[in-house]
Amino acid sequence: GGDFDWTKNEKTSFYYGTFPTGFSWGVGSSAYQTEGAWNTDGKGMSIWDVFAHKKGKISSNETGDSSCEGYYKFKDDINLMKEMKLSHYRFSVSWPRILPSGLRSEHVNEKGIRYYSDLIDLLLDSKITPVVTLYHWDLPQVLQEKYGGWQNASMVGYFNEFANLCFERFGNRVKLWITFNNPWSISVEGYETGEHAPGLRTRGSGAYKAAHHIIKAHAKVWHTYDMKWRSKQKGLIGISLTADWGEPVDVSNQRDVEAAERYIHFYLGWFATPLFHGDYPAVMKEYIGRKSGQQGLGASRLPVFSPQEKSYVRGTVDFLGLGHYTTRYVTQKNYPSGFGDSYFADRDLAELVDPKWPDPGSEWLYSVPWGFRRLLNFVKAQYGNPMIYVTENGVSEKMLCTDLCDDWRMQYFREYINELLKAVRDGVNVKGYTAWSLLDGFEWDEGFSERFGLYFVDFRNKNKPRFPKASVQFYKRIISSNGFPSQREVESWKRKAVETCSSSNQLLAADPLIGHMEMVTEIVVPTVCTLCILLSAVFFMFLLRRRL
Ligand SMILES: CCCCCCCCCCCCC/C=C/[C@@H](O)[C@H](CO[C@@H]1O[C@H](CO)[C@@H](O)[C@H](O)[C@H]1O)NC(=O)CCCCCCCCCCCCCCCCC
Repeated sequence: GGDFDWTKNEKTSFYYGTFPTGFSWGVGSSAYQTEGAWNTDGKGMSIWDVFAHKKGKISSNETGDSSCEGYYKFKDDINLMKEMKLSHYRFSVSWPRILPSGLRSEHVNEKGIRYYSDLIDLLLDSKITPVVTLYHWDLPQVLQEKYGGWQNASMVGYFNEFANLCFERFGNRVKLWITFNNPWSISVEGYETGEHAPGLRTRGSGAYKAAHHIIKAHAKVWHTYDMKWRSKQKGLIGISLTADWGEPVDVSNQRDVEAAERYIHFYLGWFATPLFHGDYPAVMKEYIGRKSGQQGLGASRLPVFSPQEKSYVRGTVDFLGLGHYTTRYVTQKNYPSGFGDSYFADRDLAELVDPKWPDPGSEWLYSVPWGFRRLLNFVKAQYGNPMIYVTENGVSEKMLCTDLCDDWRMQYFREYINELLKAVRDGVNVKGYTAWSLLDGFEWDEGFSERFGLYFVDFRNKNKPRFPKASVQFYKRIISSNGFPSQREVESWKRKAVETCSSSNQLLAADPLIGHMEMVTEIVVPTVCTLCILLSAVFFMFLLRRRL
């Protein structure tokens, strides 16, 4: 971990203070999760359109076909952002919406281009900076069928063509570009566990291959921008890497410290180390190489960068986008070579959680604010204090939870953003923060069963109305104060936010469908959210059994 100090385990109290002037506050979304309009105006199919339509892949067999109807409602959504006084909005471009077959040479869908162009124009008119992700998981299906998607090196060139088209059409107005969102999930969930599109289970090798092509594709796009567009457009190109923090179970035990370091290198370092230092983390090369040998393979399952490739990928991040949600305790655990090929077994570690950590929504997401500051300081130490934008941070509740007074989210934001402030005071070079997400959306394999939005979306109503949760007011106050000015003020925020959410709750309850839902659950348990917690416990046990 560079000069990262593993023993400096600060879990200090709340810090009152503000962020540097000009700190950027935003919210995020992605195309497949919110746009809907899956087969409208000439859009081609993406791997998520096809995957979600296969029975048994998504919770309750839901799809993102209409989702929040963001394609039609972007003007309303920008009004919500204006009210929050946001400085930036992070969204993604659906590749098949503008290139239906994936290839520029075949057909450019001008209606798709127009949609993003209008969205960008309206954001700029509203003084909101667009932060554009080029790939948030929705590969054109044709490229999956013809070439095997990210398993195939040809994706590097196709992605570059798509990115180049985006620079050509939008680059006069967009100055912050993110090539890939969370390549860890693309690789591991798409090609190792198969829980995400394209749903492949090529254990122990497919994820490494996909990641290798993604890293090269990112670097190629960075070079394209650098050579062709930068001098005219003066923008920046980054990548958004999501990583949990890994804390040693016992910091005085060297094996635990090394296991935690491996956890982070197999998560963040897998992508960040090549892009900052030109090669995979030494520990990945060592562990995967050794295990591949023990499995009788002639070469490591981890691909190798040639010397030319190393210098080509090194230094290709103008800023690092960092997504962060949660933390694990980590300890050493040996997986015998007979266990079989597996990304998870390659790491030789076990993940643990503290049952006292709050866990309001998604099974994998525990609220552990201090891990955020430690991750940020690790990045500073390991990668030479790069410019960072936090591109995702947030928490969910279960679908059935219709309580708009989302105390758990206000608590999460209050504490995580405070840890971010402490990291900025530690000297970590963070320029902006993006709350995930603006709206409840399609949560990938979980369908609509988990809600990450600041705004509640009533998915049962075909107009998909949005209702503010209390956290909208709370986040708004953090933004207008640029942090946490004083104890007296901050302590009043939650109370004030809760005052407004009771009236939103009444509006929502007036919706006949939601009103009915609340009545039913209230007969069974005292409050809707108690049911949510019980359901999540049952679901968690089911998942654990399924995984064992
Ligand atoms: C041989 C040993 C086997 C060990 C197996 C361990 C398996 C662990 C699997 C851990 C999965 C963690 C997945 C987390 C992913 C997130 O980092 C990722 C973040 O991306 C962003 O997420 C937003 C919110 O979801 C999303 O809206 C946004 O678009 C996206 O950019 N999120 C995802 O990829 C979304 C899907 C996650 C679904 C994961 C379901 C796995 C459920 C397993 C839960 C059990 C874990 C309990 C931990 C207990 C540890 C002791």
